[in-house]
Amino acid sequence: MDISHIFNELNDAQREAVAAPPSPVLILAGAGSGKTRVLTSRIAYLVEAHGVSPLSIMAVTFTNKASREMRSRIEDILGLPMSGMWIGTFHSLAHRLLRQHYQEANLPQAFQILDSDDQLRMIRRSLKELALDEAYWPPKQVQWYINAHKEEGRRPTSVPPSNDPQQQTLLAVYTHYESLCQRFGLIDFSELLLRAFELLKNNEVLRARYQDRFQHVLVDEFQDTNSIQYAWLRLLVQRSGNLFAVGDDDQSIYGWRGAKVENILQFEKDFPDTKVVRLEQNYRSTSAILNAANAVIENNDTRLGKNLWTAGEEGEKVKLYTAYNETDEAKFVIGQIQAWVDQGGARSEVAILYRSNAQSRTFEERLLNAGMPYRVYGGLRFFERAEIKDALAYLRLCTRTDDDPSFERIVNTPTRGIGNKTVDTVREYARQHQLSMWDAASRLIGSSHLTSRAQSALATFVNLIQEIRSQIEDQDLFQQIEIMLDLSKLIEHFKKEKGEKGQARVENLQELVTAARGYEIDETEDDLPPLASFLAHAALEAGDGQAEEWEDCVQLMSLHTAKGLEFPLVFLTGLEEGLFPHQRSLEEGSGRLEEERRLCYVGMTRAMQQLWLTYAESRRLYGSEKYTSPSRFLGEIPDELIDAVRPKPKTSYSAPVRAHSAWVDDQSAHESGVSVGMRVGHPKFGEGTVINIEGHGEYARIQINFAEAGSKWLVLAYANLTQL
Ligand SMILES: Nc1ncnc2c1ncn2[C@@H]1O[C@H](COP(=O)(O)OP(=O)(O)OP(=O)(O)O)[C@@H](O)[C@H]1O
Ligand SMILES: [Mg+2]
Repeated sequence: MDISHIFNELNDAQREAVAAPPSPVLILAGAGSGKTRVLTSRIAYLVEAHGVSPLSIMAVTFTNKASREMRSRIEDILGLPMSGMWIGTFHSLAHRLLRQHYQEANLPQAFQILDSDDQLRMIRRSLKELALDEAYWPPKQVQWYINAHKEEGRRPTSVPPSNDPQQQTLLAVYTHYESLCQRFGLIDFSELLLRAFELLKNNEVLRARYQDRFQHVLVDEFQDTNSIQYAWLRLLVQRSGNLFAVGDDDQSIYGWRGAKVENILQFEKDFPDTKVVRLEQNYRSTSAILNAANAVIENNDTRLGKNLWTAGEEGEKVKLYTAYNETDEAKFVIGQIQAWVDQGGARSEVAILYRSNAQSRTFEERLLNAGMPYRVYGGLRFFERAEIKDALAYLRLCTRTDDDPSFERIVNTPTRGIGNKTVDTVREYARQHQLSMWDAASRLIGSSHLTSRAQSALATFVNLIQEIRSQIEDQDLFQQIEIMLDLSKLIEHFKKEKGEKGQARVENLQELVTAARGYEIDETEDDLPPLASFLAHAALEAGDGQAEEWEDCVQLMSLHTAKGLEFPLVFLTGLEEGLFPHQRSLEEGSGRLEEERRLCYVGMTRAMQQLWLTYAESRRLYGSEKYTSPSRFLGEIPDELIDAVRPKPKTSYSAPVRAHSAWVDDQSAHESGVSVGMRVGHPKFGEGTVINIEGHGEYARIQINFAEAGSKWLVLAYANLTQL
């Protein structure tokens, strides 16, 4: 078979990777070097050249958007529909597995997914039931605690025991939360991954079946996998060994969410016969952009190190605009976009990137004023909007009456005279009798626990849900949604809301019907009833942009969302100390700061032809106005690489003072041979003394006081130290 069309568009190193014989393959390469292209071509190659069935391939992408793009690219290359192939995010693939094996996973068939908001609600409820005060036990911190354990694969029973009363309480909340979720068939995002992992780990038959089935597992953005994701991949490829991973340590930006860049180093240990391929040619950016990005990332100490060059043109210098404030910044950016469009550029070629979602508002206002269409990725996405969640809660309660979070959400929306007190009574009754709130409500109607007014209001609600259930039976999906919107009077309710907001909500609800129509036609992959399948899709899709029809819009998104994407014209905005790098990272020490720098590198390397950096001398954000100082990242770009519209501001910042950790891990000192007080030499920083060690083994972080370069934190595995 002629496969030249696959190879024509690849360079030698890329070809080598694409055509590697079946074995573990690790592609380690910088931004824009064609990693994603290689991964896609590899799939096409396996199918065409080796006759591998698309059904025995699994590909993991980082966002749903990326997985749709990959699917269509593969379909283009092969000219075949690839619907049976498992391409998706870790979450969507885990979900698919759990749907198919819900019994083995000990879940009810119509289990529901809790998004982050719903999860917080369940945590609040757990705290309440354990009589813990939210003021002392902030739900967000509890959420962080629970998710962090799940990401490490730890159930409450496997959390190491502690004498610390605080830890004991947190563990008790985790235990309680878990039992509530299990009782009601609810699973949060981390649970999806953990349960899918446990399913394969504990069930030998299923494990063997999937190990046989997936002869090839490919994963993009490998640097951002967490422990449980990596463990899951390892299980899947235990027999075949054919794990094909592509990644870039310089783009690891989810450490705060448990991702482990160390997985890259671990890979070669877990798979000793790994073929490692490095790609060094960047095809995305001009050399001006690439040089500036390289200058920034060079300031990180914890790097595997790699070369990146481009044969592309020099291009225009990176440009810098120093704005007076955030409005001026937005005005300037929109002016530049207008000029781009006037010269024949498309709006969709332009991206405005920011560190915090809250920054998008000012840009949005200006874009609206200028009548320029735009789309915001991230932030409050379609399926996360309040009115959409209300509608989905109706549908969820109709499919599963013991979905308590949905019950609570809509029991009095639109208002029907059910006050907090009544809801408290229902919740309490449910807790005492181990019932769902729905069952509790049904029993409380006609009992003396509630006033007769409350009883009749509850009865109205219960009857309404039953009415919707009976009417939507055997209807098409979009009709089910229309019927629900009609009977629940949700549209009527939001119509009463004044102004544009109410109007927008009504439009969004109508859009839900449209989404359902599209869904029926496109997605017929799983065996679920369409409504249940649609609800799962809604929960998973909330994570990133929607598959709306293409329109020529300016793209607005956070730096995290921009990963893997590219745009001819990029504005990297808000380059101010405390905003970017983010304040938290300045307080938490060098590891977090390096992650911010990687984020800056990710942002800069999204640009193909032109990169604008902007900085505002004063900024109003989160309700207060502040005078700012320019981001240190600006200072890291040599002057000769920058073309400043106004003179480049001086970056003067003092390096954060780091508290010495009192906890010195003697064991790690022992394992690695490095100990506090030892004199060492470093190829770049010269001679110094080890003054602190954190962590274990070769991934330990060590602080060294260098005679010339001052104090630095380094990761042992990369530091290349010699003992003096
Ligand atoms: N051999 C090649 N010839 C021409 N263009 C290429 C080649 N390889 C990749 N490209 C193009 O370079 C750009 C970057 O490729 P790709 O997105 O695959 O890089 P990446 O390494 O995945 O980047 P990132 O690290 O940002 O995810 C794309 O536009 C791609 O089509
Ligand atoms: Mg990529």
